[in-house]
Amino acid sequence: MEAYSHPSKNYIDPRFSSGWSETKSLFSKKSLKKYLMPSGALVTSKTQDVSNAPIVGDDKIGVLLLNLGGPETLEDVQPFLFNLFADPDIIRLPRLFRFLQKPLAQFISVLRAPKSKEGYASIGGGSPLRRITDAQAKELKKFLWEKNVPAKVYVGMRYWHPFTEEAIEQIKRDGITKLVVLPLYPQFSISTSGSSLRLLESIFREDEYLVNMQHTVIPSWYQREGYIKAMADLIEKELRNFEFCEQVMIFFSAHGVPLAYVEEAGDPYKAEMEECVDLIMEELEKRKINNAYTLAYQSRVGPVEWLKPYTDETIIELGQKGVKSLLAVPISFVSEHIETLEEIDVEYKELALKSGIEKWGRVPALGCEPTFISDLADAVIESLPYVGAMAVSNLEARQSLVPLGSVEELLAAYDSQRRELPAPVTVWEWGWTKSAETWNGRAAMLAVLVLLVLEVTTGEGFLHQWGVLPLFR
Ligand SMILES: C=CC1=C(C)c2cc3[nH]c(cc4nc(cc5[nH]c(cc1n2)c(C)c5CCC(=O)O)C(CCC(=O)O)=C4C)c(C)c3C=C
Ligand SMILES: [Fe+2]
Ligand SMILES: [Fe+2]
Repeated sequence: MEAYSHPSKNYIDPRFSSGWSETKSLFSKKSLKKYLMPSGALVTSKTQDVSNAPIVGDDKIGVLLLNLGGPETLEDVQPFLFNLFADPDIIRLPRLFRFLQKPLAQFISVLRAPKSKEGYASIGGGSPLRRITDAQAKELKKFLWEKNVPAKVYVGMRYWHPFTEEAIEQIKRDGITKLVVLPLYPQFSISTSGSSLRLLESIFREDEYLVNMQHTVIPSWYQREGYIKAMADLIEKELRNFEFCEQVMIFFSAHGVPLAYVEEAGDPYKAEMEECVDLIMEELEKRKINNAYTLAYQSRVGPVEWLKPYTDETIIELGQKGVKSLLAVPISFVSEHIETLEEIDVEYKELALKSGIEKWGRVPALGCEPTFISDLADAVIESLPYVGAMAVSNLEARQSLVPLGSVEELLAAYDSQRRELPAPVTVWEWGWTKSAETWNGRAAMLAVLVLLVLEVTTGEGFLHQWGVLPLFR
């Protein structure tokens, strides 16, 4: 497997950044302003007819927060799940069977809905994600204005309201001229930020206004000092609730992804997660906190292998080894959601207590912690598109947000080493050639439909074998 060369120390990954989406010729000398960048770099903008959006010089600054979205009521659960499973970055079908993506999503979402509904019912009848993300957007806006960047902040969810498309429409209506795209996931994964960016790319590609808007994407930000400090603050605070705080095992529980994402598709998620944990522990050590710690991956579904070690198995092992106090730290996500409120607080806590762990604690998600949001504001300011060596032509900008095309092409473009390979990478090819697809397409379609019917009636078949169906019960 080729290593994914994600330059995680950089805030702006040039592969995600358009720099400028306007040519220099669009700028009059008069509109050049010294502006924002700590380096004193010049920022220019095209004079526009401004209406209600904040203005810096001639610019209207926007920040687009990308997040997953969650069902707000129990009625929303099944259609929310449909949107999730219809995403090829979540359920990856062989190329030949892509036409089944939506029927399969419908099928799986209906199967999964009762279990999911139970979970959402137990946390108050819906996901708190929209409310918390809106509050984060409001706070971010406040910090940006305090730091003299009068920006508008938008929320674009991947699978539920307010959808990314709605946010983009508002951005256009507001006449935003500079946009910073900020996924609310600290670490990059194909299944989260990658999926949202791929959607955004397809929206940008189709739209003349957006092609001409300057934008920068911050692909991941787990390494930022403010985020690390904010996480360390929360851990330090929770540790104090234990009687013998130095004996507490700090248990980082990250959301899992299927192992193949990392090992075959080059997802940088695991590497970023491990580095993130190291950075938090280094920060704690500076504060003379030297507790034992471990990292495990939660929320695995189905028989396919996900990133290991698994949270549930690790909890049992720790209990067997005689660990008595555990502090769970959710680390993939900055809001409370079903997997913190239900999976960690109820299921894993119960498992821990059964496994011999006597004292249990959980660090809250960051939410609107001022150190954290203030740092996000700094990240935005540092990432604002500005004039400089990054100037690119409109043509280049069309390809710049995320690489265009299918998942394979996207991943191939993420991985520079893979692009250099002489032959196309076959990892996700599943052994079908283009001509075979053409010749066998109709026959295969028929066969698949027959198999699908058999699968449903017998409870066994190819979807179970791929680990697709049993996941969602
Ligand atoms: C089956 C594939 C899934 C992958 C891969 C996955 C990755 C992933 N997810 C999050 C964060 C969230 N996931 C949420 C909901 C959710 N995710 C999946 C499946 C996968 N996630 C399902 C089926 C659901 C629906 C809930 C359920 O039925 O269990 C949410 C929203 C939670 C809420 O409160 O609404 C979040 C957040 C991350 C960070 C991640 C990979 C890194
Ligand atoms: Fe998820
Ligand atoms: Fe999940």
